[in-house]
Amino acid sequence: MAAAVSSAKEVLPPPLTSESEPPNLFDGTTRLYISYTCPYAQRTWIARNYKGLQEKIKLVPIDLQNRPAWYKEKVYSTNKVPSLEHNNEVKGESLDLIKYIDSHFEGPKLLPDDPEKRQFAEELLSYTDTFNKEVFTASRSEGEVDDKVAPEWDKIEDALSKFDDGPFFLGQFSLVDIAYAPFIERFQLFLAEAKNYDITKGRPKLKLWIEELNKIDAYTQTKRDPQELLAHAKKLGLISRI
Ligand SMILES: N[C@@H](CCC(=O)N[C@@H](CS)C(=O)NCC(=O)O)C(=O)O
Repeated sequence: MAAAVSSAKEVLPPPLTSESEPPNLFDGTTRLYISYTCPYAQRTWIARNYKGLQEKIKLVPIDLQNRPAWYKEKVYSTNKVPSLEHNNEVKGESLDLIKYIDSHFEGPKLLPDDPEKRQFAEELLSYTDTFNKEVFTASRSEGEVDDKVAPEWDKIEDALSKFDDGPFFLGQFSLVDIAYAPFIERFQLFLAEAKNYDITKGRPKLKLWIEELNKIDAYTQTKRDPQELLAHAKKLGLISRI
């Protein structure tokens, strides 16, 4: 299943700030409100790119440190990103949004029909929040993390071993990879930098998954400079050095 995306690099608009005027809301344009450094928003951005919807879904980046007041007042009252303005409604929650983008727009399907794979997809999607919480907590804790994070990464390695018709969680690239990618990208970086922990060591499936993911243009276009992500995480207190 090839991604309907050209490899040309999309020119990204500058983030909107408290000084910026709102777009012409509810004018029929479909808008995806994101922050370039938010992993939840990155999920929706990857799904939009993979389905080749760059023209149909306009990216509207928000500067979360200096947010425009109209975002909470007129767009999305929870004041979080991502949110999607579509058909005169605004919806949020990244896991709901990636499913919504997959089922309401054209482009390659991001969930297989096979019921066994669908059920596994649901299990893995429900597990993402727990996984993220466990690994974030360990990254933030003092000292070595091996015994704290190894079981979590072993679960990922096991999950990647379930289907052998491709290197991704369900074999072929799907919503599950999209849900995990932004977080695994960050955890790999944070754990290596702060805890000297290599998540791929002794985990060949995970190593291959990362390699294959990095061949997908829809994903690589959403990646930020690792130094920017590290600086952002340090500012938010998300990592603590050994
Ligand atoms: N559960 C939400 C989480 C979204 C979220 O926490 N986004 C953060 C940025 S990464 C945010 O908007 N924070 C702003 C705030 O909490 O005020 C989702 O999956 O979409």
